[in-house]
Amino acid sequence: MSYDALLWLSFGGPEGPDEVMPFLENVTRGRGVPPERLAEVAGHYQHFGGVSPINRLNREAIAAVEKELAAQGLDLPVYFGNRNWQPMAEDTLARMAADGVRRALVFPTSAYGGYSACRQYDEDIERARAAVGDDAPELVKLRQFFDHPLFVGAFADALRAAHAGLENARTVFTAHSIPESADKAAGPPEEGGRRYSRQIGEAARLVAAEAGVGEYDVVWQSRSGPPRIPWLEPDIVDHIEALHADGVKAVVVCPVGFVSDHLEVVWDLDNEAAERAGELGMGFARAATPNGDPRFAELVVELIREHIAGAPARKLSAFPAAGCTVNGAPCAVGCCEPAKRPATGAGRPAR
Ligand SMILES: CC1=C(CCC(=O)O)c2cc3nc(cc4[nH]c(cc5[nH]c(cc1n2)c(C)c5CCC(=O)O)c(CCC(=O)O)c4C)C(CCC(=O)O)=C3C
Ligand SMILES: [Fe+2]
Repeated sequence: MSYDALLWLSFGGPEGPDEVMPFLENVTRGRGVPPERLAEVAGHYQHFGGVSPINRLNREAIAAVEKELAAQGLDLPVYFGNRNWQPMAEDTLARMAADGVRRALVFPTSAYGGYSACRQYDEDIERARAAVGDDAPELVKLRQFFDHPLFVGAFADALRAAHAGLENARTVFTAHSIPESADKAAGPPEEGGRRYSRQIGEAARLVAAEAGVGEYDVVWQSRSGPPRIPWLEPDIVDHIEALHADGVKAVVVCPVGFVSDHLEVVWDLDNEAAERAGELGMGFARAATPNGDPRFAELVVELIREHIAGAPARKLSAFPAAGCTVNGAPCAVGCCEPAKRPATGAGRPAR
């Protein structure tokens, strides 16, 4: 099996003040996110001039991957497309088709399973192919990589570096919170769900072990959605307060659930969590995400090589290697089912 290209598939983010609201409308369409929450999040983006760092970080990572592909003698042009903002995956795929691409690999910028982290990227692939029509290239998504030694190694070094300036700091891993119901539905049904939170827990364990950290906690951040719906808890800020009450003097936060220092990392951690820790007189440091680490480009190219060779997955956990599917098919029947939406505005209209 040979491939003509790599599609770098990400979340997308605004690049100017006028793009914030239309971007947020794309993200939350049909998802029951209350308007107050939307207004609050819009404020986070406007605080940074309406520019999310995520597109720049993706472009930097793509440049590094292009270099690594060339260094390894792989001729695979890289295209960039997003779920929620320009360059939209549909437009990129149309360009790929026009360039003569027939089969492409897809690298999703999320390491984990679950609806938001895995299955929704399958839906993006399906939607983009449907928009392009008969000429749409075949798209094969690469597997989940939360337990890959290069991913774990990059986080472990970042965690060690963050600890360097702080005495006796408690390690706290964070990931994006998701609704309890989405976590229960994460993974193939026969596995009993919770694949997202269990994979986060496993990645945290692996990173802590490699960094030589004994005690640590796993908590959640960036909760959205109506307050009456339960999401994964505790929240990072509440947890910092609880640690303070227990006499902990400093925290090192490691955002193991993300691959880059995008807006939810720089706002919810570097701003909100850091500020609360400061008010409580606690030391605070945040470990970097792998996006800027040379191992991230190596990881992407290794996943490509592994897939092309049909080689066994290089991985550190006992979780099955999942997420690699063709043309947006789910990993397994019923795997990571999207949550049932309220009757009004259910589903996502085609864009
Ligand atoms: C698991 C997960 C990841 C990790 C996997 C991955 O990386 O893909 C992730 C990443 C990201 N989430 C991001 C931004 C947002 N997420 C939102 C809303 C939501 N996220 C959810 C989950 C996740 N999100 C969920 C269940 C919702 C509720 C609405 C829904 O069911 O879809 C909202 C709406 C406003 C709000 O916060 O309510 C925004 C703006 C950005 C871009 C940041 C930037 O611009 O730099 C990134 C990388
Ligand atoms: Fe999100």
